[in-house]
Amino acid sequence: MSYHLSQLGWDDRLVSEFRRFDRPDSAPGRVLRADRGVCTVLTGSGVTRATLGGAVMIEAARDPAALPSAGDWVVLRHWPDRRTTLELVLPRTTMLIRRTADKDSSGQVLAANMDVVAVVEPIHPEPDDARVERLLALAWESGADPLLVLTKSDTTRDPAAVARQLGALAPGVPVLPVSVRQGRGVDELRSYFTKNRTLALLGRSGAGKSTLVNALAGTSVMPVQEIRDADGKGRHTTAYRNLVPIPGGGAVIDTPGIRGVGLLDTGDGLARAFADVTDLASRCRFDDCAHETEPGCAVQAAVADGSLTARRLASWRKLHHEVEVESGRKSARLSRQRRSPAPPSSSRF
Ligand SMILES: Nc1nc2c(ncn2[C@@H]2O[C@H](COP(=O)(O)OP(=O)(O)OP(=O)(O)O)[C@@H](O)[C@H]2O)c(=O)[nH]1
Ligand SMILES: [Zn+2]
Repeated sequence: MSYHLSQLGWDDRLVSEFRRFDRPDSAPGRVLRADRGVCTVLTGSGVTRATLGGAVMIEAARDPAALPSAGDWVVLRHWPDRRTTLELVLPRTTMLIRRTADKDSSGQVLAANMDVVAVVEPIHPEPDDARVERLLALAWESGADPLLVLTKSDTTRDPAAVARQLGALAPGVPVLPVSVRQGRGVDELRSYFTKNRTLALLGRSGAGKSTLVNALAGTSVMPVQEIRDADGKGRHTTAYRNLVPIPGGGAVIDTPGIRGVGLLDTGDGLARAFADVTDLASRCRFDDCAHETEPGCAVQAAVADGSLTARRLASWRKLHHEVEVESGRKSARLSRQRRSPAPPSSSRF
C-alpha cells in the first residue's frame, strides 16, 4: 500500500523538525509498532523495519519514555549494508504514558502524537467507574482531547441512560455509545480522525478495541497472526500493528489491552478528569482544606447534599495519593541521576 505521510498528519512543523536532521541517506516515517529494539515504520515508500540507533539507546537508558512508540514520528537512516536504523524520535505533541511497575516510577509511552484519546469501556460486562476515571485522567494527561466510548451498546436496552450515568464521571468529555454489531456510532467515531488526525484507543483487554479498529478501517487488520516458516523453525512474523492507517486519511492507534495502569501525573490530568471536584475544592473556606471535617468545606457540603458521590471523592483521593507517592519516588530518582552525570552526548548520526 502506498501511503502519503501527509494522510497521517505529516505537516509543516514536522517538515521543519526533520530538516534539522536531514541527510541524503535519511527519511522520515511514523512508527506503526514498537517492539524491544526494533520498530515497524511507515515511510513515504512503504513499511520497513528499523533497529534502534545508538543515540536512541543512550537516551532510553536514561529515560525509558524516550523509547519510540506507536505514533512517533522518527528519522530513519539507511546504511550501505541495507540496514535501517531509527536515529531520532521527533518531538511529540502528545503522549499517553503510564507508570511502569518498577520502583523508580519511570514511564512507558503507550502511544504518541494522537489528537484524540478514546477511553473504551464496555457496557457489558458492567462498566467499572474507577477504571473509567483512571483512564480518563491518563487521557487528559496526554494532552490530546479525551473521549469516552461505550462499546457493545447492543447489550443494553437504553444506551443513552448508561451514557448519562457514565457521563457524570467525565465532565467536559463527549460520551459516545457504539455497537459494531449493530453498526451504531461507528460513523460518528470516524469523525474524530478525519482531516488526517489520529485517534488512540485506551481500554482494558476485551473492551472491544480490536473490533472497533477493524470496523473503522473497513478491513480485518487487527487479529494477531503468527506465520511460521514451512520448516517450522519459527520465524515469527505478525500482521499486528498498533497504528493502523485508515484508507482516505487518518489513523487509529490501539494500545495494548491493559490490566491496570499507574498514573504518572505530572501535569493537570487528574485535576481535569475530576474538574467537578477541583472546582468544589477551590470554593472551600481554607486554601489548604483537606475536605474532611473543616468548616466551610465545599466538597463535604456537596457530598452531604448528594451532588458529589462519596465514591467519586474516594476515587479522587486514591488517585491523588498514588500520584503523590509516585512523584516522591520520581524526585528521588532524578536526584540520583544528578549525582551520576550522563555520558558525554554523542552526535545524532
Ligand atoms: N455484543 C457485542 N459484542 C462485541 C461488540 N464489539 C466487540 N464485541 C465482543 O467483545 C469481545 C472482545 O472484543 P475485542 O475487540 O477482541 O476486544 P479488545 O479490546 O481488542 O481486547 P484485546 O485484544 O484483548 O485488547 C469479542 O468477543 C467481541 O466479539 C459489539 O458491538 N457488540
Ligand atoms: Zn474542603
